[in-house]
Amino acid sequence: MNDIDAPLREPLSAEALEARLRSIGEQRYHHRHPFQLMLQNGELDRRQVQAWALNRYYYQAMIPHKDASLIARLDDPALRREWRSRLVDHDGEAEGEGGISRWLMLTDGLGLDRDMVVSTRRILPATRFAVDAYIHFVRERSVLEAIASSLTELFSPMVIGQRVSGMLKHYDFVSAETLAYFEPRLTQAPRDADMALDYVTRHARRLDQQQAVLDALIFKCNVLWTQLDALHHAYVAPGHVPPGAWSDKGAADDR
Ligand SMILES: O=C(O)c1cc(C(=O)O)c2c(n1)C(=O)C(=O)c1cc(C(=O)O)[nH]c1-2
Repeated sequence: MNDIDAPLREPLSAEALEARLRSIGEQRYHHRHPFQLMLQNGELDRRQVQAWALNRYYYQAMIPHKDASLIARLDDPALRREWRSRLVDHDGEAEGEGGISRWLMLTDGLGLDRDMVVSTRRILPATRFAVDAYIHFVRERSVLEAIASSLTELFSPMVIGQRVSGMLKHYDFVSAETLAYFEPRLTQAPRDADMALDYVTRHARRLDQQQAVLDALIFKCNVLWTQLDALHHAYVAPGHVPPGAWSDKGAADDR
C-alpha cells in the first residue's frame, strides 16, 4: 500500500497536512495521465483533441453549479464573498465573458458545432458520471470536504503550462487565441487554491477531519483521472466509442 493510502494514526501539524496533500497531487493528479501526456506531446490527432475539448466542456459548464451549491451552504459572508469570484471567473459579468465562453472559443476553433457542444448530449457517459459525482460530493459532504475537493487546483498551473506550450508547439489546429481559456487560470487557480488550503489547514485539526480532507483530494484526483481514462478508451485504444457518443460511426451528427 502506498503512503498516501495508509490511514492517519495521529493528527498532523498544518505543515504536515499540507505536505501530505501535495504528495497526493504529485502521485494522483492528472498531469501523469497517459492521455494528458499524449495531448501535450503532440501525439493526438485533431479528432482526439476535439473529443477532449468536447468532453471537458461538461466539466467547465458544471463548475459554477458546484460553486453555487457550496456558496449556498456557507454561513460566513466573508467566505461567500471570496468564493463568489469563482462564479464570475466562469460565467463572466456579461454575455460573451468568462471561462465558459472562452472554452467555447476553443471548441469553435476546433470546428465543433456550438449547439452540439452546449447540448452536452454527445459526451462520453463516463465524463458525465465523473463530473456529476463531483457535483454530488460537494452538495452532500461537509463544507470542509467540499472545499478540500477543490484543492486539485494547487496543481493545475503546472499542468496547464505544459499543456498550452505543448499544444502550441505541436498542433497547427490550435492557436494562442483558441487556447485563451487557460491564461487567466494561471492567476485564478493559485488565488483559489491558496484560499482553500488556508481554510482546510485552519479547520481540519482532528484526525477524522484530516483524514476526510485527504480522502476528498484523492476522490477529486480520481474524478479528473477517470475523465481521461474514458477519453483514452474511446478515442485512443482500443477505440471503443460508446453508442451515441460523439464520433460514434452509427450516429448522425459528427461535427
Ligand atoms: O486544466 C486543468 O487541468 C484544470 C484542472 C482543474 C482541477 O484541478 O480541478 C481545474 C481546471 N483546470 C479549471 O480550469 C477550473 O476552472 C477548475 C475549477 C476547479 C474546481 O475544482 O473548482 N478545478 C479546476
